[in-house]
Amino acid sequence: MLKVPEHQVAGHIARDGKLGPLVDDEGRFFKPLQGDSRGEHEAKFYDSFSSNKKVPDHIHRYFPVYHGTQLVEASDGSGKLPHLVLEDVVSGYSNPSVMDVKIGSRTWYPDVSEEYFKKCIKKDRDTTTVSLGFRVSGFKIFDHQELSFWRPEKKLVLGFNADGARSALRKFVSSNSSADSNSIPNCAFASEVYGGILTQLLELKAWFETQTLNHFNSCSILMVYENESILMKGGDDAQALLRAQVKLVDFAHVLEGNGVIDHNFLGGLCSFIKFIKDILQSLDERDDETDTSQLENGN
Ligand SMILES: O=P(O)(O)O[C@@H]1[C@@H](OP(=O)(O)O)[C@H](OP(=O)(O)O)[C@H](O)[C@H](OP(=O)(O)O)[C@H]1OP(=O)(O)O
Ligand SMILES: Nc1ncnc2c1ncn2[C@@H]1O[C@H](COP(=O)(O)OP(=O)(O)O)[C@@H](O)[C@H]1O
Repeated sequence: MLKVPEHQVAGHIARDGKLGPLVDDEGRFFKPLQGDSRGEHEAKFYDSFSSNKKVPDHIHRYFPVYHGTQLVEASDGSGKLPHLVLEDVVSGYSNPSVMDVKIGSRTWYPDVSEEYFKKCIKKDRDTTTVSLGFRVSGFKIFDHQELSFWRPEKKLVLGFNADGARSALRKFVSSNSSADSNSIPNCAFASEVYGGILTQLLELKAWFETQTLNHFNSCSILMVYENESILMKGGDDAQALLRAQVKLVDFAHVLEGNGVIDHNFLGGLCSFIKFIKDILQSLDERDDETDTSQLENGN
């Protein structure tokens, strides 16, 4: 039985009779092929990329496992439609916090229509895509005080400036994160979550510094971690229980690289890494301040 994903944070959503992805109970994510060439394009990308021996195994694991395409009942009631069958990245998590970050300082690319170019460039300028080289597309976080999830409205998320993006990244790893814009995120899980995420981002960056196979236009980094482990007070193996992971999603606009580095993605990724590093560094400074004040107080 297919159902609407509980933890989807961006993109086309299967609600109000609209076409969107579905999931099953066996860890598979069904993404409908979009009517224009985009769906076919993404399927072709998965077909060739997933079996490309030039891509190292440690990089393949940053992409959802691909199980081909399948005709299934579409979410909009229009009958059977072809869907990409992918690994459901969040299926093994009970209470996942999830964030989708679209990487790159532009989402348009050569040879798109004038209409598409205008739509993209407007959105890129109105969001942090142009200024930061990435934009937060959507996220959901677990509020440990309210014991419930908070998923901000798309309009709010797409309205973030640099400070808004920074604050969202801090909220994503806080136990007091909530809809209250006055609450200061405590970054309680930043060290464990972003410690693990940073290692993965740096591994991806090293590959993007040399890979010239593809250009990943409009592609997103999906970050996920488990809250259940925190609720159970993880202990020494907190990092293992959190299972913080990074996956790349959305390949509807990927192009051949033709021997050229993907500077758009690489630049955006470097900028995103800097934001994560800054949060980790602010924790060290906070710890140093606490140590100093304890010494001053003779503790
Ligand atoms: O339809 P919109 O305006 O919500 O735009 C979609 C984007 O939403 P956004 O507003 O940037 O959060 C959406 O972005 P996210 O996946 O939400 O990051 C996609 O870029 C989508 O295009 P495609 O399916 O990848 O070709 C975009 O869909 P298309 O407009 O290109 O069909
Ligand atoms: N393989 C996956 N497993 C779990 N969730 C996914 C997967 N792929 C996408 N998603 C969810 O769906 C959202 C939209 O995916 P995306 O591929 O960008 O779709 P669209 O083309 O509609 O923008 C992501 O933000 C994420 O929440």
